[in-house]
Amino acid sequence: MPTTSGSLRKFSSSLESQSVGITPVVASVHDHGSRIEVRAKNWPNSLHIPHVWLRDHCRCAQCYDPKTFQCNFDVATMPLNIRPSKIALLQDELHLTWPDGHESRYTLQFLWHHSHGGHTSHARDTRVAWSAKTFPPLHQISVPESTISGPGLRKVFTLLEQYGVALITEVSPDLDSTIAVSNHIGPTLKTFYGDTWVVRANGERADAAYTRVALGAHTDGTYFTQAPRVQVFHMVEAAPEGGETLLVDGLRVAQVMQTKHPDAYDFFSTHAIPGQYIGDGQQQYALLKTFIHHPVTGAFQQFRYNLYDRAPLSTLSVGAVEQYYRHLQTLASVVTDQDAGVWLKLQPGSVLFVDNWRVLHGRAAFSGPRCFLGCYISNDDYISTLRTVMQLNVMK
Ligand SMILES: C[N+](C)(C)CCCC[C@H](N)C(=O)O
Ligand SMILES: O=C(O)CCC(=O)C(=O)O
Repeated sequence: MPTTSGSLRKFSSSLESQSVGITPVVASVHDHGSRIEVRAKNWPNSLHIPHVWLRDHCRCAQCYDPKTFQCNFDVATMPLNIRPSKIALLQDELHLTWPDGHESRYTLQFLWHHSHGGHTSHARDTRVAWSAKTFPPLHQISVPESTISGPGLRKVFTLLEQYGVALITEVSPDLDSTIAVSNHIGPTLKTFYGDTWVVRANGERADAAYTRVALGAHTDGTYFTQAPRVQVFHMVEAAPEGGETLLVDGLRVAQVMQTKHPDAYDFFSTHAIPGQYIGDGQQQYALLKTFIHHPVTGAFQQFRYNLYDRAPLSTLSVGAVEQYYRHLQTLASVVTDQDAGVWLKLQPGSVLFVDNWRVLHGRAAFSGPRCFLGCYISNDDYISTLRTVMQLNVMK
């Protein structure tokens, strides 16, 4: 029989925990039969952790390969009624002994980050919604390229997380420099456009971006099952007249929709809308919702909005089609609201990074020559670098 069976045994110790910042704290463990409860004075809530979770998450070198961080423990045949035979809390570590003698240790920081009640990594959200009035002025979002490999890169990620835009300055106006600066954020994403592009008003592609017309605020790649996460704009030849860049915060659009037009928000959160790209030998098509939410927290995660790249609306019921046009006009009015959009005239030397899951972009019509270079970065690569740079790599 486990020594803790049925009883409420309490272990206390003084400990330091980096994750929650206040020291020293008192922690305690209670066994509740199939799970244990861990409390630390500076945690906002205690953690209830099933014994099966604890056995599976043993981080000893036998259960979890320290080189590959892959699981070697045979979870498929683990006894579902497994219980530790010994429980101890030593310093900031929980020590468990299992009936077969196997020993497991977990730091409180690990438990806080990775068991259900803590899940701070899911809940981390530093986003600040902005409007034309509150958009961080450009001098605040500029980061000289010379500092990019140092603290500058943290600044770039902080800005991308908070506002969905960052501007890196002092970059040479050529493609190699565009790639070099983008690679700090992630490898370029290869699509049918290639790894990178040079965009002029030359009709080179079956897309209005390659003309001189104005483009309303949109997100790119609504015809891909996963839209590119970051879009990089490097203006190397600004138009003599016009061609300003329009930016609109999709997070703010989502917030306004949620509060002022909840029916429309709900519609676009529950109905998939098809996007397409036809031309250049492509038949790209994707069917996804306009507002996408985090699968665990339900927080707004992505806005997919492009009125140009809409495919025939063949996927909605007759009634939903009627609702769609009504709700779309509401949504469009929030996107084009005077208070929403910020206009920037990008100049050679500056590279603009836009979170394409959040911030919409567009441009004013222009005359004369204009050329910008660019690339995309995938969501996975962006998030991976973000975790590394911001030291969120607690997943080990
Ligand atoms: C970025 N790049 C110039 C290569 C393509 C522009 C694509 C714009 C397109 N309508 C879309 O939303 O994807
Ligand atoms: O020309 C521009 O500034 C933007 C074009 C555009 O929307 C795009 O490349 O995705």
